[in-house]
Amino acid sequence: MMRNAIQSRLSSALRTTEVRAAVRPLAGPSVPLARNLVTKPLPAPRFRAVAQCPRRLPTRGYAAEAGGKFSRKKPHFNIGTIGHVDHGKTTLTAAITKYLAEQGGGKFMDYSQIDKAPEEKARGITISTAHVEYETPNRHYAHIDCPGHADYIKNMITGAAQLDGAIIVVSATDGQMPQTREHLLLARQVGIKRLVVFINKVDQVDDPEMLELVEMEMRELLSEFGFEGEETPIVMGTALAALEGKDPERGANKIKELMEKADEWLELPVRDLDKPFLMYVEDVFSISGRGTVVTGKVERGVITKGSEVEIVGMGAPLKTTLTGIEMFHKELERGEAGDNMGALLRGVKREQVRRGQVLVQPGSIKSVKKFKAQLYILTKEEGGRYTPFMANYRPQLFIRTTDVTVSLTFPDGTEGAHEKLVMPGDNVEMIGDLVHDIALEPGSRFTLREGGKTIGTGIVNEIYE
Ligand SMILES: Nc1nc2c(ncn2[C@@H]2O[C@H](COP(=O)(O)OP(=O)(O)OP(=O)(O)O)[C@@H](O)[C@H]2O)c(=O)[nH]1
Ligand SMILES: [Mg+2]
Repeated sequence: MMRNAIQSRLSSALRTTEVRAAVRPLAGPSVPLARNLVTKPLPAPRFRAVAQCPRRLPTRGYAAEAGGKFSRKKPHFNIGTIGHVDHGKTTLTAAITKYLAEQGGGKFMDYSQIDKAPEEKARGITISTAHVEYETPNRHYAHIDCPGHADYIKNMITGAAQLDGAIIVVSATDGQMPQTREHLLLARQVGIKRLVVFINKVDQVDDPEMLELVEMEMRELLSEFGFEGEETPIVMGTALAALEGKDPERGANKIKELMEKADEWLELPVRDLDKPFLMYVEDVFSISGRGTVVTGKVERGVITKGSEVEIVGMGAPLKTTLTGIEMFHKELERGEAGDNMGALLRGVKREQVRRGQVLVQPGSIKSVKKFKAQLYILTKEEGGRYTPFMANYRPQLFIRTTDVTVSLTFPDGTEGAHEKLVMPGDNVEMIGDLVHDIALEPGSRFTLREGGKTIGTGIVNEIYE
């Protein structure tokens, strides 16, 4: 009876277009630093007056300990609990901190401390997330747990708290449910490559066959969404028992196993420094006798004086050589992610570079006009629109140091695309057509604005031309 219920739920899930859309493999994630939009004109540029901005996020790949001190002892990983409402995400989070605290890996946080997640502002959107920290023998983890489904959606699309990997919690009593699927889809869209599964509440299910069935359906579901369903570790246990210090066999021991699997299976993200160089052009000016200089922030990678670079966006890419780097009124040999620097370009005229373009390692990013993205549309309470919009809506897309008008339509095959409404508060996949090309790639995050207010936010998951 229950088996039938689960099977029919699974097959109906696999029939939805949402699931079919998710099967398409995604390119690797690009994880830009969270940043505020800089849209106001910059003060008069001077090549020698470029200050270094403090980084807004800890250097990814290493742990920032509570109190802001850097520890380079263990690699850092951003993890989160995702899954359907009430399946035990918060209980599991508390249980992990309890277990690891007993091993000397952090501080125990009880359920109520985690569940009263503070509200945060990201790009004008209110998101409640609890940030929890703990350590295994191998890694330092920052763990995100959200109180409600809407918070997960916003969190994942805005990247307010970026996840390198996640634990998907599924209750043995229900099996996979609508939000299990939705979170898996989002995880895929934002570039999470691997997950571990925790089948929770096994204390409430006596039939071992039932547990097997839940495991099987989770493997199938993971594969349908483009994850490695067969290889993904699945741990079964009870988070509540672990939290209450009962039944160690299905409680604490399973938490231990889960975190060992997380350490093993979830791959460390590529650090910003190890990614291909990308700097956004904020300003351009010429210095007589020296040439053209662009200033801006290095989003990722490292660059050394004398390297080949490419200027990308707003037309055909232009190759040149970076002949000088300046920061802090000093000439330097190298610049890196997080730096605000001035770059002297060989043989480039001032008119050939513009704010909104990017300076990159040649071939590392394309300039495109058309893309597909996952969008979150703000509610009116969040300062967004009061009314829905339809296909061909044309807001302004803000990314890095530029903005460009975009026309939004539904992907081919969307049912009733002509009348379909996108409501404030919706999470939706749409095609964007820009009035001119800009540098974009899967993982690029942007904001949508209209009439001076933010109406939505998005993340690119596919580029076309
Ligand atoms: N029997 C049993 N109950 C559990 C277990 N884990 C969690 N629960 C209970 O399930 C309920 C929901 O747990 P939560 O941890 O709040 O679930 P959640 O996924 O964080 O829920 P939302 O944040 O509301 O989406 C609570 O009453 C928990 O005590 C378990 O292993 N066994
Ligand atoms: Mg919760």
